[in-house]
Amino acid sequence: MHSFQIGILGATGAVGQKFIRLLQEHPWFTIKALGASERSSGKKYSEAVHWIEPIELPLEVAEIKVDDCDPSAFSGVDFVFSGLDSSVATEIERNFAEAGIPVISNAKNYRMDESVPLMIPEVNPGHADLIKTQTFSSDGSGWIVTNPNCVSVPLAMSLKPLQDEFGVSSVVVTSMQSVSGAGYPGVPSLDIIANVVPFIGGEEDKIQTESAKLLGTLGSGTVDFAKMDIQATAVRVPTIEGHLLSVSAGLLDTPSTLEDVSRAITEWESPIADLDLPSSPEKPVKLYTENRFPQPRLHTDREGGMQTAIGRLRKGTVLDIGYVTMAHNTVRGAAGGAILNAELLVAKEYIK
Ligand SMILES: NC(=O)C1=CN([C@@H]2O[C@H](COP(=O)(O)OP(=O)(O)OC[C@H]3O[C@@H](n4cnc5c(N)ncnc54)[C@H](OP(=O)(O)O)[C@@H]3O)[C@@H](O)[C@H]2O)C=CC1
Ligand SMILES: N[C@@H](CC(=O)OP(=O)(O)O)C(=O)O
Repeated sequence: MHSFQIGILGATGAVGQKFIRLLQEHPWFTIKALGASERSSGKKYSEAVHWIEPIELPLEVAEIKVDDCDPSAFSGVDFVFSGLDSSVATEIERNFAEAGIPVISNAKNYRMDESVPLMIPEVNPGHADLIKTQTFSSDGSGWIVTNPNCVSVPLAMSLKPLQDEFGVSSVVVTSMQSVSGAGYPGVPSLDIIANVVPFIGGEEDKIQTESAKLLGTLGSGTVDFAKMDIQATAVRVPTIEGHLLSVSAGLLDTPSTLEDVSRAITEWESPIADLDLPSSPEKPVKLYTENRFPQPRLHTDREGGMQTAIGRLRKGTVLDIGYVTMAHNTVRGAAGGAILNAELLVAKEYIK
């Protein structure tokens, strides 16, 4: 039985709160320390946080005193999760890694760093070995692992079975991103109610580069990015949870029938299936055949928000195939993805 004491950086934010909710009754990880800005430090968590999760704030967490995000306040934890604002994550996460405290981060800052794994356990678990190339701490005890942007997650998860079976040459994707992706209080209500905003700053670049890294292969100490052209358009829509993507993909080996593509998706086996990780969905990718599925309101919470949905699979007219895909942005695309990364790193004995 594994047992680890953990800390959360950015614990008062929208993602920090999701970490707290998902870690309630986690069989391996117990919350011991919480960090946030100087606005919150010194206060009890219940006084510092504007709680937005639809469950009672857990009593044992409510009483924890929030600290500055300084490694000295986190001695004794085995590792930290980070849901830090990106304006401060670079320095704080580096300080923790340099102090010998592993950081499992949800922030974008280190995702494209050559030595940092950008990981979805079902897509590229082997990239964890990049940890060995990191030099944050002299004895290798401190390192950083990241999870991707909340759109890159369903995109890479849905492309993986296609890449394995046919190879993927090109992708055109348009995201329909829920408002929770912008955190709290997020997008002004007058911008988003009964409206659509066709721009999310910095998002398209992240989707394009992160997906190529996720689907790349680990060569000798670095990741060779997948050679596929990806064009993304990021759009904010008035849903609450769940980012839905419209995808068109060009394949290297043209499948003879659409059934071949369906089969590649439904018969795809996750490389971590046999590890039985606590947050691992039984079925990481589900293909819906009903034309009106998947929908954010109906399907984002499936398998605890950890399942990626695919639907509307059809033959393409410009590229080979078209489909939609969707994942829970603050669970699979944020805190839940980071927790699954941590579980994989326990299984691989990077955390012990
Ligand atoms: N929302 C989402 O769906 C997703 C978010 N992300 C990423 O996760 C991170 C957090 O996002 P989100 O939770 O929405 O953001 P929030 O703004 O809700 O929370 C930010 C957190 O960072 C803390 N913080 C801010 N400044 C400092 C500082 N100077 N020192 C220490 N802590 C500080 C805040 O503490 P305090 O309360 O004290 O100000 C708060 O805990 C971001 O990097 C975001 O890009 C990633 C994927 C999805
Ligand atoms: N930009 C995403 C959320 C986010 O914070 O992404 P990232 O982790 O890549 O910064 C959204 O608005 O839906």
